[in-house]
Amino acid sequence: MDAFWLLLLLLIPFLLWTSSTFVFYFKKCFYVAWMMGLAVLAIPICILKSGGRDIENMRVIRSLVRHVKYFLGLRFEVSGWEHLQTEGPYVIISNHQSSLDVLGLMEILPDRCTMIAKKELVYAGTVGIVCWLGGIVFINRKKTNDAKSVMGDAAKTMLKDQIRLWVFPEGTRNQKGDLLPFKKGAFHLAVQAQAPIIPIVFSSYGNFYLRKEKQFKSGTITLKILPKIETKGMTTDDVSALSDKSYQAMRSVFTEISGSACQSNGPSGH
Ligand SMILES: CCCCCC/C=C\CCCCCCCCCC(=O)SCCNC(=O)CCNC(=O)[C@H](O)C(C)(C)COP(=O)(O)OP(=O)(O)OC[C@H]1O[C@@H](n2cnc3c(N)ncnc32)[C@H](O)[C@@H]1OP(=O)(O)O
Ligand SMILES: CCCCCCCC/C=C\CCCCCCCC(=O)OC[C@@H](O)COP(=O)(O)O
Repeated sequence: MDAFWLLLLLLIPFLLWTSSTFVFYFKKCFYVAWMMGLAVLAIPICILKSGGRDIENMRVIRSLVRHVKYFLGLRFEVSGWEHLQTEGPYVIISNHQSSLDVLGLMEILPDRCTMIAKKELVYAGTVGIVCWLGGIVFINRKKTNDAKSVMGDAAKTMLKDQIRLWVFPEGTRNQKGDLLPFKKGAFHLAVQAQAPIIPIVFSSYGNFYLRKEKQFKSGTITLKILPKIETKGMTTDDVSALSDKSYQAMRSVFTEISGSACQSNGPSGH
């Protein structure tokens, strides 16, 4: 009888560990807690290094975040590195599936590059403080005119301070197995700064991260960096065509690198 209870006791953690729902919640909670903890570490380092909000803090954040993938059983396969070897300012656009995108973003983040994010992110505890210290540009998505004016200022800052900006042109997280239609802000930004656009595509997370089914398995994410799209000489009139061209290029690559995971994930953004 004693041996039975002992066996049962040993079996419980094993069963918990192998239960995919448990793994799903455990990995998610771990991710949030670990990032919050890393942010506690990052805050004083950033302040001591740069004295406050500074894009150079992204180097600190990048080096602190890069190991997190190992804990979650994720691997990245990156191609097209050569397309990031571009001098001066540019606008990176990529698809946005989940907060896990931060891991891929930090895997390839070039120097002097920060992001455009929704303003709510600044309230995300220690992570929010780190985002502010890293120079992230916050926009209010509910107030288009405010967002446009913030992005107009960002175009000037890009040129003045020689920085790069990473924008998620879908404007929200999306895991529907396809790209959402693009918002126009990223393209106005690039045209206003007369800076090239570098599209980057993350393959679908649908083969390892299924929110509805509560599954978070190990997996490999393909990141494909596409050739830059020049905007020199373009005006506001060219924005729609530029957006369409970028969308078509990214969508076909998304389908190509996602394989069967593409379209297999139900309509649940996270
Ligand atoms: C070490 C510790 C660990 C710490 C943890 C990690 C810490 C840090 C890591 C960093 C992590 C950062 C990750 C950040 C992720 C955050 C991602 C997000 O928040 S996604 C959501 C926010 N982003 C966006 O919304 C960007 C894309 N959106 C847009 O660009 C939109 O266009 C807009 C918000 C500017 C406007 O929205 P909306 O009105 O809905 O959109 P449109 O239909 O596109 O535009 C309406 C018309 O306005 C014209 N327009 C748009 N922009 C401009 C402009 N800049 N100038 C002039 N005109 C503009 C547009 O053309 C439309 O007019 P039309 O006549 O129809 O063409
Ligand atoms: C005290 C408040 C606590 C808030 C807890 C949030 C903590 C998040 C912790 C760890 C994750 C680290 C990565 C943070 C970056 C997440 C960026 C992100 O994915 O934002 C969502 C935004 O793109 C789109 O949002 P919507 O789906 O349009 O809405």
